[in-house]
Amino acid sequence: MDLRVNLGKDSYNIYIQQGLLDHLLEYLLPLCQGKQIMIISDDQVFSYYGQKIEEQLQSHYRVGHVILPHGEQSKRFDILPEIYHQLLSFHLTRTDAIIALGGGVIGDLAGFVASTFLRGIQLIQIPTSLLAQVDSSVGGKVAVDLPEGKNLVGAFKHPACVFIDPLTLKTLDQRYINDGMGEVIKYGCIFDKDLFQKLISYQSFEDLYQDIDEIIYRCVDLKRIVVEKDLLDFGDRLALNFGHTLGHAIEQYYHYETYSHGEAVSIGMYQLSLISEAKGLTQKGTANQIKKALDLYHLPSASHVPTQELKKAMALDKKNIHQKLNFVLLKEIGDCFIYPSDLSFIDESQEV
Ligand SMILES: NC(=O)c1ccc[n+]([C@@H]2O[C@H](COP(=O)([O-])OP(=O)(O)OC[C@H]3O[C@@H](n4cnc5c(N)ncnc54)[C@H](O)[C@@H]3O)[C@@H](O)[C@H]2O)c1
Ligand SMILES: O=C(O)C(=O)C[C@@H](O)[C@H](O)[C@H](O)COP(=O)(O)O
Ligand SMILES: [Zn+2]
Repeated sequence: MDLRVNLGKDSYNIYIQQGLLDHLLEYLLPLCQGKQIMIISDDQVFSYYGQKIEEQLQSHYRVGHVILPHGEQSKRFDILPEIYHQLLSFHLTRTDAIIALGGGVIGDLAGFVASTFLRGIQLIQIPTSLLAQVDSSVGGKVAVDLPEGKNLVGAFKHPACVFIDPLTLKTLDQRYINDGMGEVIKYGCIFDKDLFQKLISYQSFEDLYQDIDEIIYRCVDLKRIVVEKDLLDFGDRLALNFGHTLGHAIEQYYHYETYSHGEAVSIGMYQLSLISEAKGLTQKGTANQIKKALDLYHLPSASHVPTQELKKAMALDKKNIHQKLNFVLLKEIGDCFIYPSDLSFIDESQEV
């Protein structure tokens, strides 16, 4: 199953295929015309897939790797100099390429490195977590976190290609399957009621796996459509941030250690929908439907943080323009809208 993201000279293909990692070279050779490739990965992912990929590439390229500790702590701004240092020691040049091999943390971080190193070098995304396959590897947002907030330093860097091999999900921990389902549920909530209904109809994870290629394809295609319309995130694309205003603030509040991204977004989607239902902006019963889906995938719906503790981080949200935060709300499942409001939209006496 292939898709093409149409962005003029920045257009790229997305390949979704079980077993794709076993024959990457045939796709890479016409794309990567330089002599060297640097793989950026984390220790866990590299231990599963690093050797397989390096061995293929070594027949045509000089190959190096930068391996980081797994987890969100590696997506830190202050980790960057050490990575640039390793790229320079390897003598990576502007005609070479970086491969981001891993989950969303590696995709965002390696993408940011590729957008800045020598003013930008070619980037290939090989997402290995469900979250990265359904969301983060596509659309070109790359970033690192600051102590003050998530993704506050970043860029738009389009990959030359995205290679999605759903077989990699076989080695992914159940917690991160659930985490990725947080973003899948998001796509159902904002754009696709049928997808949402399907997600709550699965009787087991085995059933879900039967359809996983199709689910990945659907999410990526929905993302492609909004990214093509509103690449720079001032209009339709804002919808992809449903649940993220609260979610990012919760991640930051816990120093990026307690909740994974998909878990924090899950809390954000449910809590925000409760608030907007109470204000009559969202059809009654919507938050309950979201909770049903979250429960099914063992995702949290509350973090018990007082909202006043979250407001500092929320004020730094990138959707905040002239003191108006563009909240993404649901009319009902499958239908969303942007609601400009200041932070008083969220009552200070509340916990989320
Ligand atoms: N750029 C975007 O559009 C976008 C979209 C959504 C999320 N994100 C970002 O993505 C990040 C979260 O990504 P994530 O949930 O993938 O986290 P992650 O990259 O930390 O991966 C989760 C865990 O799974 C492990 N892992 C990944 N693939 C594996 C595999 N195939 N087998 C075994 N282990 C594997 C990793 O080592 C890690 O421990 C957050 O920083 C979030 O902000 C970005
Ligand atoms: O691609 C987008 O646009 C998204 O909003 C996708 C989100 O799932 C993702 O978490 C993104 O990184 C959030 O973007 P940010 O602009 O709020 O940092
Ligand atoms: Zn997200």
